[in-house]
Amino acid sequence: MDFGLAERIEVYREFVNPVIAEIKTYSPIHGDLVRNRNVIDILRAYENANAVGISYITAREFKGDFENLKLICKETELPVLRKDFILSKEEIERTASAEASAILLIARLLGHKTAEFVDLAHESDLEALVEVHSAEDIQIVEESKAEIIGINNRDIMKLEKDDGDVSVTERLSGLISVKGRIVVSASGIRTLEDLKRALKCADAVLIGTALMMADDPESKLRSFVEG
Ligand SMILES: O=C(O)c1ccccc1NCC(=O)[C@H](O)[C@H](O)COP(=O)(O)O
Repeated sequence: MDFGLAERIEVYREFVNPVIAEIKTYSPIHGDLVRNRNVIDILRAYENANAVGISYITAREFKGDFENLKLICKETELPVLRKDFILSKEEIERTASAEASAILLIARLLGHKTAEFVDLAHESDLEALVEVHSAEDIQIVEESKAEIIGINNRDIMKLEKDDGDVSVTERLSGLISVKGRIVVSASGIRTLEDLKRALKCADAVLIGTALMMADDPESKLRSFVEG
């Protein structure tokens, strides 16, 4: 792989709508999202539709499987983001050993340790996507060297029992004062209209459920990327 996630987003956004496509096993609201499909077939659909990167959730609350993360990383040239509730240096190293490109770090969970965890990720050659959901989180991420700021439109502590609304991205993106960070709007993006609203104030979007629930994930993703 030549480029990392941040760099690919920078390049893609000149030409198409940059979408990080998530291979999501389970939704606390919708249940099983894989429906007996092969995750590599889903990966190929996302590659064919020009995803800017791939996201995979390993967290057990979302029925993730670390072996699938390893398989996805082995099978694709696209940058892969691991999403989980990371609380230790060991989990950062484990993510790097799976050959992921980027790791999710959650400002609200890590608090004042966020900057240290970003540095640990960089020492393991991982890009850090630090997730924010409030003005306090933005202060925390701005004190770190995270190259990517992920605005979660849902409150992750509610484990997707809330709907998620792009208005969160609209509100929080205006509070980011440091320059040179890539901003990703994540969660609750269901329609092209949601995506277009998000991309007015973010550089990329991350979509899971809407793609996984589609009968044809490749054409669904293409409709977002080219819309
Ligand atoms: O975002 C988090 O903090 C998180 C951490 C660990 C597991 C899952 C987490 N969030 C859920 C997601 O990542 C969503 O699946 C993703 O943003 C896509 O959202 P949607 O398009 O609404 O499925």
